Order: sequence, then structure tokens, then C-alpha cells
Amino acid sequence: MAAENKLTWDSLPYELLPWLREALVSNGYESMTPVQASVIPLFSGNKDVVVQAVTGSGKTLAFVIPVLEKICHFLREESTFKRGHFGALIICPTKELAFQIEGVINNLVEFCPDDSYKLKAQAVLGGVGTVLTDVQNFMKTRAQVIIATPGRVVEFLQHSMVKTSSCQVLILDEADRLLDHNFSSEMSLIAKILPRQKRVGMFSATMSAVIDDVFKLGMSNPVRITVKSDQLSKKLIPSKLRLFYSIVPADQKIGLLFHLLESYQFKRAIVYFPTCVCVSYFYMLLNHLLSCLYKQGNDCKGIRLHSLHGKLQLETRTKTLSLFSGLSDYKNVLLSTDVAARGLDIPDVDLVIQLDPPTDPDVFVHRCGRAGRAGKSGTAVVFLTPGLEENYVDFMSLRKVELHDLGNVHYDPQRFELIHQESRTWLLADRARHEKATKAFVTYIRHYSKHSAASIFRLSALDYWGLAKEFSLFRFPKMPENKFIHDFPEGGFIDKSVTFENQSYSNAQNENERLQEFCLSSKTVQPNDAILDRKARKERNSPWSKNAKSKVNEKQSSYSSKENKKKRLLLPEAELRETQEDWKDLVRSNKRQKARETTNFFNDL
Ligand SMILES: Nc1ncnc2c1ncn2[C@@H]1O[C@H](COP(=O)(O)OP(=O)(O)OP(=O)(O)O)[C@@H](O)[C@H]1O
Repeated sequence: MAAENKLTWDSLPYELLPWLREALVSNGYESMTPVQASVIPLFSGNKDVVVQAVTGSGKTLAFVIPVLEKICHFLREESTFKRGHFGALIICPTKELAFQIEGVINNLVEFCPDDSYKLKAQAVLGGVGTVLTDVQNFMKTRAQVIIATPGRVVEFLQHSMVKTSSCQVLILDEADRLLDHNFSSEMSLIAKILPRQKRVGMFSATMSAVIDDVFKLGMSNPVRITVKSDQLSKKLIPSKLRLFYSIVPADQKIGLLFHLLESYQFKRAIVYFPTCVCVSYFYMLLNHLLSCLYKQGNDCKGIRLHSLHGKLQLETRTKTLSLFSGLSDYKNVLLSTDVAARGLDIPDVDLVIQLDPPTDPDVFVHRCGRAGRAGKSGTAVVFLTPGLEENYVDFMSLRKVELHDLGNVHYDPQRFELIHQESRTWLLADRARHEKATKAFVTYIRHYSKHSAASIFRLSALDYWGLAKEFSLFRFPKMPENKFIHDFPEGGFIDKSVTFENQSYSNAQNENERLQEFCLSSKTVQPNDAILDRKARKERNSPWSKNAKSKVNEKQSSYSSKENKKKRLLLPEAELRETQEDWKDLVRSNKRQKARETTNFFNDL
């Protein structure tokens, strides 16, 4: 943390518990950060607080210190919490963040003298064991501080063995996220379950709409504390974090990404993708490209990729994060969804690259804030495609986030073409890869439709051809958005030289199944011809506008030319089914999405 204007722990208006002071100094926190200096006296002095302070400014300790102090004061008077009772509840949106807060607390409570009281924290997280195991652990450990994600904690608090009446403090870390519509029902329930007499603290780097919600959580006359990086310019971004944008056509994004990763000197970088499938697809593709480029003598030897998203097992996620943040001579690059956008404090992340801006402009601030933390320098770059997306710069400027032009980046266009060629060869080697690319593309389009700044991010203005090249697609999937694609190719085939029937799986079992299915359907397709022919004639004679509305006619729209209809009739059943597969995926993913949105939004990140 910057050394200027040191605010020592002794400058607090009261004396910290001696063991806590020692713990702080031993952990390297020799003085307070501005947010800690502003919050600790008020929150410890029984005021509710709503705190907005830039990313990496030390908000975690600003609530952890008062929480530990309150628990200690209680224990001093009562000597223990009754069985099933706890003293503080800290809620945060992701498991990674919960583990991080638990780590900060554990590092401090180690210094608590054994002969007085044993302080303990317990994480209660969705997707980890069951609520019953959480309760059993809690009864055993008798943890006084619970750190939880919103879904699981409701079940935990409602369990008959868990008593909430001693809870004195409620903390919402990343409060604006916790109070948005995804968690509103859980948060209202929690407010009802917990006792009215408690202190509430809300913390985040962005606090757009939170203030209206404070009363729902039973805050009484809260103090609003805002700590900006520079009080004069009212900057929402840490002072040593440089923000850039680069106007780059979609088909050149991967090339530019490689160029930046090779040419920038960094220790750790995070590259954000919009969806889980995009992360997992580009992780495979980029790893392949890295090895190709390395063989061709390019400067990418020292780059090591990692992938993180909410559909990975928790164990894998934890392992990935520890590999990414551990000691290493490599330039470590984490490809991630927004599961790593908020709160994560990974040492020495000095570069953040966003291939696309996030759907929520507040998340932009959080993503960038993974670099340039605690007074260190950092760089964040966002790619914007030419056209409407260029307006994002002014849009963010109105929100007091200033982006600067990265300027001309000198790269070799031949190299970009080489990257495309390599991607195509890699994709053609396995049918499963193209299927994955297609899924990633579909989820990308779905995600794009969710941008809150709808006037800037319009599906109708997307460069679908460029995007298809970015994803190395040979064929556009069947989607309603195809109506926006100019010169939509017959059957969606972008590259007519690729024969889809000949594209095989590298996995022998999958390939055998495909071939068997193909043979079977080739034999049985004859009797269906008459039916298909009748259907096609009927569809041909009905107006297109009507056709476009129904799912049946969705199938037809990409075969609208006479020639293609013929082609469709000639396709075996398996191939016909495949043309509809993307649509089915889409419907399935929509259903899952709805279900997820009502349960736990963050599992999808
Ligand atoms: N008093 C202090 N002295 C030195 N370093 C500190 C101090 N307080 C916090 N830090 C360090 O600053 C970094 C950022 O802290 P923290 O994660 O709490 O930031 P934050 O404000 O919660 O960020 P975000 O908004 O991204 O969640 C951490 O590495 C932490 O160890």
C-alpha cells in the first residue's frame, strides 16, 4: 500500500485489541488505508455503514476488523456463544471470494491468545457438501463468524439447530451485486430471519442502486462513506490503474490478444470472456495456437494459460486459482468469466484484457480492478468493435471512467492469417471441436443480447461474419438472429469446401456412433422423402413472415432458396437433426438459464 500519509493503527480514536494489532502488523498491514481509517471507527462505534471505495483499496479489512472486535467484546462478557449460535454473518456472491475472506480472517485469528477465547470462521457455500454437513460442522467447530454465499445461507439459517438471535453483525460484500434482482428473494428472507438489533455494513466499489434497499435490511440511519482514488477528480478507478480501449474488428481479436500477451511485460493477466462455453472453447483453441506459434519460433514460450468458470468443479476452480497465483517464472494468463470479476485479490495481476465489455457497466470497473490493486500499477485493455461499440468510451466517461486509446498496435497481418489457418486446421481435425465452437458462438450471441446499454450493443449491428471468423466457424448455427446476417449463405455454410458429412470425431466411440447413425438414417430416409416434400411445398406456399415465427419455419429459413430446399430433402435424417441441434441447444440453455437465474445466478459465471 502506498506509504505516503501513513495512517497508523494508533491513530484510531480507540485502542485496538493488542493481539489484533499484532496480527495486523505481522501480516504486513502496518498502517490503515483511507477506507479503513474512515470505516473502522464508525462501524466499531455502532453505526451502520454503506461503503463505496475503489477496487483494491482494502475494504475487506475495513469490515473484518470491526467484526472480530465485536465478537471478542461479546466473548469477554459472555465467555461463549450458546450452542447453535453465531455472532456475525458475512455474505458475498462467489465461493472464491468467500474462501478469500475466510483466509484473511484465519490469518488474523491465529494471533488470538488461546487462553482467552478461540475465534473461528466457517464458510457455508452452495455446491459444497450439503446443508446438513454445514450444520454438523458448525455444531462441532462452534464458529462465531459465518461466511456464506446467498443461496446456501438461507437453508443454513432456517435449519432448526441454527440459532440466529445472537447475530450482531451482517456484512454484505459486493453489496450492489447481492441486492440486485438475482438475489432479492434470498436477501429479504435473510433480513427477516436475522434479529432486528444488529449492525449492517455494505461494501462495494460500485453502489449504483443500493441506497434504496438499505432499509429493507433493517439498517437504521446508515452512514454513507465514499472513498475515491482521487477526491478532486472523483475517479472511480485506482490512481495507478491505466485503462485503454482498442478498436478492433471481431476477426482480429484473437490475433491482437496474442500480440498483447507476447509483447507486454506482465506477471499475471486475466482475460475475460462472456460465457463458460466461450472460456472452455478458447482455452482449448488458444493452447493449441500457443504450441503452433511456439514451434514456428514465435515469442510465446513463456505464456501459460489457465481457465476458470462456474461450471467447473469447485476443486478444479480452487486448484486453478492456486496455480495461477502461485510462484512461477511464466507469464500466467487466466481465461475467465465474471466469476473472477469481483473481489478476487490475486497478487501481481498487472494486466486485464476484456475481449468484449461486460453486459453491466459496473462489472467493467470490477474486472479492471483485478489489476492495479493496493497502490500497485496495472493496465486494463478492452476491445471494442468498429461502429456502435466505439460509443462505449463516451458512455463510460459519463460514468466517470475514462478510457484512453491504445493507439496503433503494430502487428504482422500475415501472422493473423496464420492464426486463422491454424485454427481452421485444428477445428477440422475433430467434429467435436466445431460443435464446441458452435455452442460458444450461440452463447456469445445470447449474452450479447443482455447488454444493459442496448443502444450501443445491438444484435442487429453485430459483425456476424467477423465473429464467425473469430470463433473459426465453418457454418452459422441456426438462430433467430440469423435474420441480421447480411448475405446469409445457403444453409449457413460459410465455407462451402467443408463437407460436413465427412467431418469425423477424433474420439473413436463417438465416430462409430455417428457413422452407425448416419448409415441407419441413410437407409430410412427414403420413406420420409414424400413427407418432407409435401411439407416443403406447403412451407414454400406460405408467407415468409408467418414462417419466420414458428419453430418449424425456423428450420426452413436457412433453406429458403429452391436449391437448398432440394438439398435439405437429400440430407439424411442425422444431418437434418444436426442442423436443428444448435436451436435445441439454445432452447435447453434458455431453460437452464431461467432456472439458474431463479436459484443461483453466480453458478453460471
Ligand atoms: N492496511 C493495509 N496495508 C497494506 N495492505 C493492505 C491493507 N489493507 C489491505 N491491504 C491489501 O490490499 C489488497 C486489496 O485489499 P482488498 O481485497 O480488501 O480490496 P477491496 O477494496 O476489497 O477490493 P475489491 O473492491 O476488488 O473487492 C489486498 O492484497 C490486501 O492485503
